[in-house]
Amino acid sequence: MFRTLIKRAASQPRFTTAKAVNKQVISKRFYTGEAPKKENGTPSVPAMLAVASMGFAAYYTLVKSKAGEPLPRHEPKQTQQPAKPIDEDSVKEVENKVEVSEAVVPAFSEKDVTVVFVLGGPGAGKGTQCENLTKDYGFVHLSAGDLLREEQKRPGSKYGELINHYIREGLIVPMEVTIALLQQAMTEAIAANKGTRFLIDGFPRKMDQAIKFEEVVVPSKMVLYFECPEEVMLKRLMKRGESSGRVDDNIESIQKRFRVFKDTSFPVIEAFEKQNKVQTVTCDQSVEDVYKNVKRIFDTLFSEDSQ
Ligand SMILES: Nc1ncnc2c1ncn2[C@@H]1O[C@H](COP(=O)(O)OP(=O)(O)OP(=O)(O)O)[C@@H](O)[C@H]1O
Ligand SMILES: O=c1ccn([C@@H]2O[C@H](COP(=O)(O)O)[C@@H](O)[C@H]2O)c(=O)[nH]1
Repeated sequence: MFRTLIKRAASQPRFTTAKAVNKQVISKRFYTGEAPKKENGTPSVPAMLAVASMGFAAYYTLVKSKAGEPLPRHEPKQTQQPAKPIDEDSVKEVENKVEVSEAVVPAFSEKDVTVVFVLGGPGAGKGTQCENLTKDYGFVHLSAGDLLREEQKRPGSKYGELINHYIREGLIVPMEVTIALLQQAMTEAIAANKGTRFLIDGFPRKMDQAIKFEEVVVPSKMVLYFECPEEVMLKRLMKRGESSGRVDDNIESIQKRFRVFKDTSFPVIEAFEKQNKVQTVTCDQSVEDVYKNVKRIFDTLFSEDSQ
């Protein structure tokens, strides 16, 4: 069944936001995000339903696995039932509420918890820059890809095979799995007093993930977008593939990841751009030079005075 979801290898695009169009002088090629094209390989409706139900089951199980842990909840203004362990019915209730657009209370308040989404193409340098930011600004770095890889390797994980397949094919794992892993990691970090400011690296990669995360976990404060020419990213990933051991650092998987980024993930950045939430940094420079630009943004937005 998974084979029906495999998409074809992409041509070699470059991605940019509206704000970054001014930087064409240094650009070799650029894209504005187009609506994703329908392909012959488009999954069938039964396949999509099967994946959606797998995703729901994954979310339920992962949420259930942490039900015993304390979950910091944002107290809503209106009267609310006291927090109770999540069971299947309450998860379904939340799903139904989302469907009919009723108010859903996020797990955390944006007053208490700061989330910065760190986005950019594969190999743009997101992880590298997040490590720097963690040291200098006390953010907790959560890479969605790392969390998925850990879950994939976890002995006894029900989702190991599923995650491995999606990663190898450069496809996006059903959002319920990823959101549950992120929420769990945030909850654990807060409980361990690691901090309440999070860099969520490599997520959201799809519009429905962005909407769902902000509804059920916490609204984001800003998006840090690492803009990078595709040929630069390709070179970096091929080099990283010499030692990373990652199943997707090979030319076939990289091409698929580029395609998914262009068709599915880049429109998410454009949507956040419309909300004036995106700060763009050009990555085709040394790690140090990229970081200088990142620091300028963080010094303005996250210095002690601006808290
Ligand atoms: N500015 C840079 N100049 C040269 N090499 C870089 C730069 N930034 C990162 N790299 C290298 O490129 C590779 C990819 O970087 P990194 O893992 O940070 O990217 P990423 O965006 O997190 O990738 P992915 O989304 O695939 O996880 C790494 O080997 C890293 O050391
Ligand atoms: O939100 C996410 C994040 C990642 N994935 C899958 O993981 C790989 C690798 O991600 P990196 O950010 O490059 O580490 C990605 O290609 C997806 O297959 C995901 O499904 N959802």
